[in-house]
Amino acid sequence: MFGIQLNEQQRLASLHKDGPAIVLAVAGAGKTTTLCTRTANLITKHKINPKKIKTMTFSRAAARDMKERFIKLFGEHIRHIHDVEFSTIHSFAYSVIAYYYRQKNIPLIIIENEKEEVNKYYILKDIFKTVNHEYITEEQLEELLTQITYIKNMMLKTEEIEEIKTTIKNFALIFETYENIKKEKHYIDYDDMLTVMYNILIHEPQLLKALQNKYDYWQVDEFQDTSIIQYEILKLLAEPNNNLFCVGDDDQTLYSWRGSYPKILLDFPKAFKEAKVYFMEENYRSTQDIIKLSNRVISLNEQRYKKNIFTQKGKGLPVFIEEFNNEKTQIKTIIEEIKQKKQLHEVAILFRNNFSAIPFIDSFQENNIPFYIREHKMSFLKHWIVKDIVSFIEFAYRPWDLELFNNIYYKLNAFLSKQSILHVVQQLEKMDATERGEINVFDILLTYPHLKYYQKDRILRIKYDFDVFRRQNTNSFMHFIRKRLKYDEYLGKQDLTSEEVVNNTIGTLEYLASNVTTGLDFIDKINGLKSLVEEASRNKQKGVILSTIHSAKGLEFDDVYVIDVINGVLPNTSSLNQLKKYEDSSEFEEERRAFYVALTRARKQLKICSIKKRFENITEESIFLKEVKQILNINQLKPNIRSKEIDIDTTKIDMNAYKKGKQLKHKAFGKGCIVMLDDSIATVDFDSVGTKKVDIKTCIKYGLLI
Ligand SMILES: Nc1ncnc2c1ncn2[C@@H]1O[C@H](COP(=O)(O)OP(=O)(O)OP(=O)(O)O)[C@@H](O)[C@H]1O
Repeated sequence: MFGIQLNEQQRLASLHKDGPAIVLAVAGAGKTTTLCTRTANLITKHKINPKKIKTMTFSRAAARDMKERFIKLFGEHIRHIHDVEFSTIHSFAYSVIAYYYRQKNIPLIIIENEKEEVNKYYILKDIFKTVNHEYITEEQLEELLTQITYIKNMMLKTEEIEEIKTTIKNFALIFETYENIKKEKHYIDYDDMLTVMYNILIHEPQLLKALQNKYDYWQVDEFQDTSIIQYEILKLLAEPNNNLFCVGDDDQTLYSWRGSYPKILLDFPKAFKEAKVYFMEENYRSTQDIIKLSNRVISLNEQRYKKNIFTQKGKGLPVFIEEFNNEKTQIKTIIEEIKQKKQLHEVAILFRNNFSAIPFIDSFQENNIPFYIREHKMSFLKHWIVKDIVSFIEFAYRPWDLELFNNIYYKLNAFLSKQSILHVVQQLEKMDATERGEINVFDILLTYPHLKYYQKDRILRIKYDFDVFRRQNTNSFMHFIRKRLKYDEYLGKQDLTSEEVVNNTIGTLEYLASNVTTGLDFIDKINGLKSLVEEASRNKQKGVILSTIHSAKGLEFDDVYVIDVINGVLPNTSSLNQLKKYEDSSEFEEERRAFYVALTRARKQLKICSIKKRFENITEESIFLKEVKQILNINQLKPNIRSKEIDIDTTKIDMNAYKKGKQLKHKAFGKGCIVMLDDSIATVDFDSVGTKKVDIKTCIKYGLLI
C-alpha cells in the first residue's frame, strides 16, 4: 500500500499488531524498513494514535536517522507523522527521572559533563586516590568507567562485583564508595539513568501505570544490543499487554563490553510464550559478491545462530583488497579515487578506532573535499597524550606559565617534589604581573634550596633544551619532547592497559607533525582539527562520511572503504591477547562482528584496505584480511592485482592525457579514464563497470596510455 514491495516475512511482520513479536534477521534484510512499515500500518490501518507508539534504538544518531527514514517513507501518508517518538532508552529514562525528581522535589544533578565542577571523572579520580594512595592513570580511569557501565547494565550483585576481572586495585571498594556518594548527593551519571529509572518503576506503581498507559506499542530496533537492565525496563513498561515488537541480528552485537546481551534476543520466545517470531535472510542492500563474502566471514564465528544471508541482486563489482605500503599511500589513493566520485555522501570511510580518521580529516581539508563525521566525540583530540604534547610546546613559548608547567613538570623525568613546586608558587606570588610575565619557571625552581645536584643538572639541561627548541622553531618538536625531554620514558613507566592506543596516538601526532613547520603551527593544526570535527559532526552536509564501524550500524552507502584492517586495530589488541593467552574467543568474535557490520554497509562497492607500515612501524596482517583472502582465493588473483615485474618504458606514458582525465577506450571495459597512477598500476574509472586496477602494460596495450 505504501509503494514498498515487501516479501512475505516482512509483510507478516509489518502487519503484526498485538502481543510480543521478534524479527530475527540478517544484515540488510529490511529490519528497520519493516519496523517503520509496521509503525505506519499501526497508524493508518489500525488507527492507532501516533503518540501511543514509542520506538527506541541504541544511539541518538540512530534514532534521528530512523525518524528521518520513517518520514521519508511515509510522510505523504500520515498526517501527524512527527508525533511518532523515536529515542534512545537513555533519553527516555532521563525524561522519566527528571519528571519524578521534580515531583518529589529532589535536586537532579547530572555528573557527565567534564567541564562542570562536579563530574564523575573528578569524583572517581578522588576516590581512587583516597583508596589506593596514588593517582589514577587515564587508562585506569577508562577501565574503571567501562566496568561500572558493565556492572550497571548487567545488574551484577555485590558478590559478582567482587569476582569481576580487573587490573584496578580495590575495585569493589571504589565502586561501592562511588555509588554511596552519588546516592547521598543525588548525583546521576549516564549508567544510573537506567538503574534509577528501573528502581522508580519498581517502587512507584502509579508512575509505572501512567507510563504503561501513555504508550500502547513499544518497539525496539537493534535489539541485539539491549542490556539486561534495559530489557527489564522494557518488560515492565510493556505490561500488561506485552505489545513489544523487537528487531535484531545477533551477528551485529557490538556492545557486549557495555552489557549488550544478545542471549535476550534469542531467548525472547521463551520469555514471551505467545511471541511471534519472524525470520528474514534475504539481503536487499548489497550486490552478490559483497554478500557472499560477508556471509562467509561471519560464518567463522562460533557463538551465533546459523543463518544464511542471500541476495537476488546481481554479482556487481568484485570486492577489492588494497594493501598499501603505509598510511600515506592509503590516504592519497583513497582521496584520488574520491575526487572522481559524483555523490560524495554515498561514500563512507569506516574505521575501528577514531584516530584512523584524523589523517583523513586533515587531508580532506587540504583537498577541499566536504565530509561529515558521525562521531561527535573524537576522543583522539581529547586524549591526555595530545594534551601533554600541546602543553610541552606551549610551555616552550610561554616559560612563565605556571599552569602549563603544572601539567608537565612530573613528566620531565626531573623527579621534582611537590615542595619545590610550592616554592615556585610562593615566589611567583611575591611578584607583580609584569615581573611574572618575564620570568622563566626553571630559574625560580633553581632557587629552591633543597634541590639535589642531579636535579639541578637535569633542570639546567631541560631549560637549555627548551631555549634551543624555542630559538630553532622547527618541526622537530616531537623528537624534542619524546627523546630529549624523555617523554617516551615517562610513557614507558605508566601502567598502561592499552599500549596500542598510546602507539597510535603518538603515531598520529607524528603524522600531523610531519605536515607542519613549527610547534606553533602544530598547535594551530590541533585547534583547527578540533573545530573542524565539531563543525563537520554538527552539519550534516553532503560530503564523504567518516565513521567508526560502531556508529555506522544501521546505515548503508554505495561505496565503502574499510580502512586500517591490520592486527591491533581490526581485530584490536585486547581481543588478540584474550585469544592467545586464555583461548577466549568472545572478544575476538565481537571484533569479527564489527568487521561484518562494516562489510555489510556497502551497496555496490566494497574496498578492504590494509597498510604494511603504520607510522613507520611494520604492521601485522589482520587475521580478518587473511580470512578474506582465503575466501576470495586471492592468492591466485594476486598477480592481476599488483603485477610487479612489468618492464615498461615510462616515457611512453602520456601523462598529460592522464592529468587531463582524457577519456580512452579499453577493449573489454569500454570508455574510461585514469584517475591514479601508482608504480606500475593504473586505477581506471570505467563508465560501465566503475573503478578497476589495470597494469600499465595493459593500459598501453589497450590504448589507455600511449
Ligand atoms: N522488500 C524490499 N524491497 C526492496 N528493498 C528493500 C526491501 N526491504 C528493504 N529494502 C531495502 O534494503 C535496504 C536495507 O534495509 P534496512 O536498512 O531496513 O535493513 P536492516 O535489516 O535494518 O539492515 P542492518 O541491520 O544491516 O542495518 C534498504 O535500502 C531498504 O530500503
